[in-house]
Amino acid sequence: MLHLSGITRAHGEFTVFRRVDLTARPGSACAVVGVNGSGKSTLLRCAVGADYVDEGRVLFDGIDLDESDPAARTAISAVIDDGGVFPHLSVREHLLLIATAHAVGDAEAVVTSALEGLSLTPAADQLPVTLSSGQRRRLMLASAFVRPRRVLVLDEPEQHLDAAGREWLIRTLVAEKDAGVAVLFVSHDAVLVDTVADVVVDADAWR
Ligand SMILES: Nc1ncnc2c1ncn2[C@@H]1O[C@H](COP(=O)(O)OP(=O)(O)OP(=O)(O)O)[C@@H](O)[C@H]1O
Repeated sequence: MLHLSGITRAHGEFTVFRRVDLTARPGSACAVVGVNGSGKSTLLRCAVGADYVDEGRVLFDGIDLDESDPAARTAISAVIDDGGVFPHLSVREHLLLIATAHAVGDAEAVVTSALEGLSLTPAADQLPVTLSSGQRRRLMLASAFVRPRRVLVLDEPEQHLDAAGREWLIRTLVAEKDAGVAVLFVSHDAVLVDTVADVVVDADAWR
């Protein structure tokens, strides 16, 4: 379980959010919604330890999150920023690298399944520079699903996805909940939020 307890983040005089409490529970999805600039991405970065908090605590399984701790790294799967890529590795090679690094048992099969699920099979041997924005987004999302996870953190996962991609996303996030994963996501897609989220947090109320 990932719990944000009274967290505050400021840039100089500008407070992004103040004393926010939020919990991502196993088998449940928490959606963060709000206008541009309301602090949603900053909150997700703090939740995974990619940014620090000025006040409050980020607790993973009841202890302060240490993002370098192997247990936390294995448990928390996140797509927040447009993650970097290796320019000379194909789509399939990226996913195999991630799965293998996380010691996934049948990495080849897991990657093949993710490629099929995300309709990336035809692009499996392409290099990142040759991908469309939607295909690149699909690669970023696939990277979160070819590795172990107990907590899934996604920032606007619907970005660049076509209608079929958004339907895949809804099905997949529901399946993640059914598998006991704690899902925390930011979204501007009302259908995705209404269909998947058990709890909706309004970032517009933070300031
Ligand atoms: N390093 C920084 N220095 C100063 N201000 C920052 C910094 N990073 C973010 N901000 C400000 O913090 C606020 C929250 O940004 P954030 O990216 O978290 O918003 P958001 O809710 O995710 O927005 P969007 O819906 O547009 O993605 C914005 O006003 C932004 O300008």
